Amino acid sequence: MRARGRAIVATRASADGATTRVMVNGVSGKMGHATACGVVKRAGFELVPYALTKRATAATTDVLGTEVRGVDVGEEDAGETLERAKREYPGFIVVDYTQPDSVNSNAALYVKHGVPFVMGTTGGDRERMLREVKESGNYAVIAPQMGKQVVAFQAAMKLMAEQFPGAFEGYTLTVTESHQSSKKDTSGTAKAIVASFNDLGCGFDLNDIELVRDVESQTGKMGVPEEHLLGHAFHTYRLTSADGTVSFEFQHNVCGRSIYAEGTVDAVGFLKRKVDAKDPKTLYDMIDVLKEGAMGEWVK
Ligand SMILES: NC(=O)C1=CN([C@@H]2O[C@H](COP(=O)(O)OP(=O)(O)OC[C@H]3O[C@@H](n4cnc5c(N)ncnc54)[C@H](OP(=O)(O)O)[C@@H]3O)[C@@H](O)[C@H]2O)C=CC1
Ligand SMILES: O=C(O)C1=N[C@H](C(=O)O)C[C@H](O)C1
Repeated sequence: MRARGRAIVATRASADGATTRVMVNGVSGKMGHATACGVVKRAGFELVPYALTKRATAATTDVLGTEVRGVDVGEEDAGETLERAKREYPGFIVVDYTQPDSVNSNAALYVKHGVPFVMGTTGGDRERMLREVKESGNYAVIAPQMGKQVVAFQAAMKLMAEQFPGAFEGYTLTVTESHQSSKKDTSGTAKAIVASFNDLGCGFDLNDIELVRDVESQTGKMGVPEEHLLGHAFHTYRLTSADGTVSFEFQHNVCGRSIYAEGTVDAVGFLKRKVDAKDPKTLYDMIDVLKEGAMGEWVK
């Protein structure tokens, strides 16, 4: 089956002679859909009109007029789908926004079929995934946070920890993160930022991150607007000195999905350049994308 809008997308994409083709796995979900819309809007990018999904019920997803057919990973062989896309959309890059329980198997699948990928999905065994992908030499951007401004904050915390290790020794850290109630895991971003706070001397246990998933707390004390209950990320990191006389609070509150979708599309462009240049470094995170000056790519 061919997508309705494919001819239009292909015409526009081929105009500059540098098409970047993108398959968005999990396209029927919130992040997959937002990212696919970003791919369609980005000049020179072409959306592959089929993608891996989990439920056969998610047969097709409309992406700004392009229909993307869901290929049920349970019914059709996912590897065969990737091989077909390699023939029909040479050089395509995968974006994965599926679910934490698919992270490791999907990453292994992309490696097996030699497909470069941007992994936005959180959770799973991260260490194993990073090790396996690095050893394979498969090109990938893997990051629990694609929102570039949040990544800049994440990078600042990392730099602070590198420059001033132990600076917050004796301080008590509390971490609260609120997300839509469908979110299955603890925020991957919060975990990454806590790692820097621990390097600063906080000694915080990841199990002590307070997860807020109930609507009453979200609309009440967290102040999440009702229209964003189904897609938000409100994070607060609070540091208090041992005697209680000094405190610091870091907060990033995101409503909606666009900040992540924009960053993901930029990550795709970054990865395509790395693949085309046959860069010897193959595994990247979003801090690498930012460092390369990709902050403003989205608006180009
Ligand atoms: N890195 C970042 O910046 C961000 C990361 N995320 C992460 O992205 C992930 C997705 O979030 P969100 O979009 O809100 O979740 P959703 O539940 O809205 O979407 C997930 C989608 O993945 C599909 N899916 C599940 N398993 C598979 C599989 N094995 N293969 C293919 N498709 C599959 C689901 O299909 P079906 O409906 O058929 O089950 C669904 O369409 C989460 O891990 C979240 O934490 C979210 C925001 C930003
Ligand atoms: O599921 C989400 O929504 C988000 N997931 C990522 C995470 O786990 O940190 C990024 C952001 O918090 C939104």
